[in-house]
Amino acid sequence: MTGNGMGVALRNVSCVFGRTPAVRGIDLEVARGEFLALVGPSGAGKTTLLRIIAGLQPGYEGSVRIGVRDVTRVPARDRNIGFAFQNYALFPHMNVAANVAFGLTVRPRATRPGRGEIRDRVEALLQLVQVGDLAGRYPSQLSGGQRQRVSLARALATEPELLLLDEPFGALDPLVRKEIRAWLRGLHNRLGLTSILVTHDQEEALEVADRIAVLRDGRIEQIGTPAMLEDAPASPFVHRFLGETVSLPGCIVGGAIRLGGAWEGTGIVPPRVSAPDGPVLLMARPHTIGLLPASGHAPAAEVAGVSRRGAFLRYRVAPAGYPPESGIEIHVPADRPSIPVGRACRLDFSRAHMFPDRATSSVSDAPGLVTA
Ligand SMILES: Nc1ncnc2c1ncn2[C@@H]1O[C@H](COP(=O)(O)OP(=O)(O)OP(=O)(O)O)[C@@H](O)[C@H]1O
Repeated sequence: MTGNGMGVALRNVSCVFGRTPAVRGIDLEVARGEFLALVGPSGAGKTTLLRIIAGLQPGYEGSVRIGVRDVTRVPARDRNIGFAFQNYALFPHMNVAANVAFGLTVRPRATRPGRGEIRDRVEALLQLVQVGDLAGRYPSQLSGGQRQRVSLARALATEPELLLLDEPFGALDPLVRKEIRAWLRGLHNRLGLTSILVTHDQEEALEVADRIAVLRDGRIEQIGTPAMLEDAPASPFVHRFLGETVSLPGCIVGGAIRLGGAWEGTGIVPPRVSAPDGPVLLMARPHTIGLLPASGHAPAAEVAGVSRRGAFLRYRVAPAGYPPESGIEIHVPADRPSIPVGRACRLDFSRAHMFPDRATSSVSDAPGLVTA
């Protein structure tokens, strides 16, 4: 975590729509200066949670603090939050400068800055988001990336303590998106903001956030730094959600792992992590599995196909003792000696993760296992 003190604290926050619980008893603390990403499948409750923090969601339970203030009963306009939501479009009939000035011009007279001050602040903000020369244009005359920058300038105009972003780059093409998110992270650092970003893009979350909260069915399944989530995913769900996943059912017997027809120490280099005896699910990324020549050991798999993709060779591998459709993909740097199709091999799972396989009640039920 970065920064000092509390940015946002949620206590036992829940929200139910009719019979649908969208958010269930969430506790969450975001430090001041921290950049948090909220990820999760569609319907997991990300937007609802963000709307609760923003004060835009009526009828929730629990409490919300922003900084030192309990804002549970405070309306959105008094929460001192900036938000840029994908569907929170710019006002089409106002030019860029008027859009950015909007939040200031609608303030009650007592707290509204003078015209000159608003003009100066808008100019400085447009410089900050690098669209200083577009002040007189209308939204329809801007590119998608420029519109996003103007939306952010508008969100920042009231000097919020907290910036909430809901899929702000959803409509942008991948290259612009990559550029603008790096820029946003720089802006967050420079202005000392606390930011919460909802995104569907796991890569974006891993790249930009200090911590990531993975939501599932209205609850936080895991929260941690990108490295913690990569190195120690709490569940198969988190592993799958964060990237391409190779998954093989197996079992632990007497502390040793067996996958299909192959045992640890012969065809398999076992994971560094351990699990109690019983059915397990082994999970890895295609580039974290090692492919080794069988060299006289009982082979764990056979190479079924190989193709070149950029700097990697993509092997299609058929693990011994599994149905043919259980083939797995392994990515190996293309400068390594290649292994021909049909060759028996060992599999190095030392960087893999292992989870008790709750769907399989006993070792003999483990799918794909040949017990011979
Ligand atoms: N206004 C509403 N009325 C009824 N149900 C709602 C309402 N808003 C959200 N929901 C339901 O609450 C659940 C959570 O929705 P939410 O929009 O928070 O999910 P999300 O994670 O942001 O999804 P997405 O990634 O698709 O935007 C879903 O089941 C959704 O159908």
